Amino acid sequence: MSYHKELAAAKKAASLAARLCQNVQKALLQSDVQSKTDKTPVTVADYGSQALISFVLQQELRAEFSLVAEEDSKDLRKDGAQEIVERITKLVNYSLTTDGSYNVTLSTEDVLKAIDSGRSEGGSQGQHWVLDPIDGTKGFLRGDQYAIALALLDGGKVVLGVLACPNLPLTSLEDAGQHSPNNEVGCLFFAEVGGGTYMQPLDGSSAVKVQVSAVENPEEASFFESYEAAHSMHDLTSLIAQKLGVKAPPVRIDSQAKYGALSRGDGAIYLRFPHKGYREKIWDHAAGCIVVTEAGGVVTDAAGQPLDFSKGKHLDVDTGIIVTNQKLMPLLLNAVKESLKEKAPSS
Ligand SMILES: Nc1ncnc2c1ncn2[C@@H]1O[C@H](COP(=O)(O)O)[C@@H](O)[C@H]1OP(=O)(O)O
Ligand SMILES: [Mg+2]
Ligand SMILES: [Mg+2]
Ligand SMILES: [Mg+2]
Repeated sequence: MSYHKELAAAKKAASLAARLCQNVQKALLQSDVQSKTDKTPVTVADYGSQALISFVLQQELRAEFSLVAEEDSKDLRKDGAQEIVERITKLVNYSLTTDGSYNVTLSTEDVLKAIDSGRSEGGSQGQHWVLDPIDGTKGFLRGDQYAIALALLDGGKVVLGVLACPNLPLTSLEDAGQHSPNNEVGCLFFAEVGGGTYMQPLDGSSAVKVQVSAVENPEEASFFESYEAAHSMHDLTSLIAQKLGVKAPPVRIDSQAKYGALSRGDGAIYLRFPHKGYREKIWDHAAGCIVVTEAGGVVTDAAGQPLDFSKGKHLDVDTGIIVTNQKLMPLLLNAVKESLKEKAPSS
């Protein structure tokens, strides 16, 4: 089965959302930051991106569809949120008008409804879209890396994924670093099951096929991890890297942009070990996972098991998530096992 139509719709939706996010990031005001009950910063761009993607998928696919997405309109329907809803609606309408494909103006209620169409629970039956409208909100607020991550599940498996990374340099991070002022930024990664992974500039010029790093010697490998120490245990990942023999210091960047960078070989390893009690969500890994696997990489939990996207919103992973190429995976799994044993509290 091919998913060409769905992939084209996903690329269009994510590219439009990326432009919306770029506009907001440029004009980021302190008043755009709200606090959700879980204290994650959420901005008008998170909501705007989700509304826009939901609307574009509906227009392009013209069929009932199920969407599992991070945000919902609960906080936006509270007293005092009217102003922010109007700002989001303006942003969405501005993006639609600038693009010109759809001759519509959405009302605030249309926007709230579009956000809430992301309330599906997912699962192992049928097709479900999976969306993180801004992954790496903290990076977004800092002006660093973030991603718009959209994937499609069919029968519980990821069959396509699109990752828009508006601040990622078009050339390797190894050459450019994250903040080179002369560097062009804005990458769109996309993958369809069995079709490989491609990257193109977000401005729409032509796509190139990408491959993960072929490095076999861990001493030559570099690794990615979260910028935020609150999201991944930097002491544990440093022990793993040391046991593996990695020489280079960690490259710390926000969001699933790490999966994108890894898929084109910027680094060879991604280690993610959240603190105890954190449950991973499918929208934080679905698109990144297929982007890396279709580029020849492997994504597993710390026990070497593939990620199971069929269980609803959450991913029940053993301890953490590790990503690398096929050659390095057995060595990495050993280093992870040894490090976890060493770090385990003795009873
Ligand atoms: N306490 C936490 N531990 C791990 N990940 C978290 C935590 N809180 C939020 N996240 C999510 O982890 C991802 C960020 O990871 P990274 O450190 O790789 O950038 C984001 O998806 C972020 O959600 P969000 O989408 O709201 O930004
Ligand atoms: Mg969030
Ligand atoms: Mg996220
Ligand atoms: Mg998010």
